[in-house]
Amino acid sequence: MTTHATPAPTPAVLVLEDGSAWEGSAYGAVGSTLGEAVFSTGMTGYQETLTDPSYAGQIVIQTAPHIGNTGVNDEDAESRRIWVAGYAVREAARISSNWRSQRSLDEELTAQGIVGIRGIDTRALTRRLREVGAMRAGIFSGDQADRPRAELLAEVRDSAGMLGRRLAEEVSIAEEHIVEPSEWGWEGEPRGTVVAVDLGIKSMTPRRFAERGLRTVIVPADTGFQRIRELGADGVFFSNGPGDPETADEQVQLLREVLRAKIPFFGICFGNQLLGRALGFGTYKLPFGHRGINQPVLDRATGTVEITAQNHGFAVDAPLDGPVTAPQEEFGRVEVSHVCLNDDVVEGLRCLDLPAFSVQYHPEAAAGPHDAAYLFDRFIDSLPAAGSAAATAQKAGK
Ligand SMILES: NC(=O)CC[C@H](N)C(=O)O
Repeated sequence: MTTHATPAPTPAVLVLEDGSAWEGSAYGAVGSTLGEAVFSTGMTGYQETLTDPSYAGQIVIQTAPHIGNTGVNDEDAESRRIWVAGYAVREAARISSNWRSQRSLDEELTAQGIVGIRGIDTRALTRRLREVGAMRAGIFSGDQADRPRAELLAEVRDSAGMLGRRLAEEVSIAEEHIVEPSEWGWEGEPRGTVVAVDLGIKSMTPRRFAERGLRTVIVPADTGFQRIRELGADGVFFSNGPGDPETADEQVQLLREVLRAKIPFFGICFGNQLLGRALGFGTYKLPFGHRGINQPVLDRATGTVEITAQNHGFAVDAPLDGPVTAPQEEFGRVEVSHVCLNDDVVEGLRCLDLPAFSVQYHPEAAAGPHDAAYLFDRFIDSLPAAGSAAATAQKAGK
């Protein structure tokens, strides 16, 4: 157990674009930051949330009232850094107590320059976001908190909203990177290669492929179809990612080429929105989005309810009563495979004439329940090469 001396509180204020101001103390780095205020209802998994690239450009408000209790370690990060634009909590733990903890969350936020605020009424703030919808916000601490409120509000109102924001390229890797199945305990020959287009990928996703024997080549967001061919993709995956899916035109074109070539496709979250767009559907912004690890989703094929991890502010506009012919008719029929039980938002798409499907939620489950892990098996079953390799492995008695 590590105890940390309580620093004298430094004043901080969170200002919402509706003019409300929420006073608390600085948490993490001292300074100022701007972003879209969103709330997450995850009771655990703050380290995974902070390092999920899909949160780039957002100030995350945790509804769980105690944050930081188990500290931070070097194993649970979902990417190379913290991506949230800012962080707001009710009570920040003064003590990190966990056998895996290597440092406190406060120290980590400070080291990574993340401006946060603690000691605000996150319940009231969340209720306001639910009523008004996601809003632009700023956190100002130290000297910044002393500036006239009208000036802070003007800065918030001048900042960019999430609508029309293009962020995937900013979080994507610059160089290709391979994750081998042997890194995650797979003992046989790889069952195939999946090319994963990194729009903000979480590290648990290639691990889920690796655990099932798939080799993952993670490629930058601006990769072209020719390169995917060269890499010998048995399947293509589009990851989760930040920003407005309406801005990702190049990736939509790339996905259309993948679909035309009939390469098996699987998409998660942003990847689901891009499959929707490739098929000719629109996307739209939800009032305040779905973020947390306790969101109920119906699998319409089986009637099974899954409790899922989610983090999205946009959704696909596709008809629930399907199957229908895709607006891009060349791709044949498609159906909404999954829906959110809270509000009927589209949570999954399945092509009936192509080997392509996607979900709006997070089956990689980091953090979150593992109910939807079957989707990784479904993808692998759709790869012709993997199917035959699996049969060979079975014959060999593995
Ligand atoms: N996690 C994600 O992939 C989020 C997708 C998109 N940026 C949204 O907010 O809806």
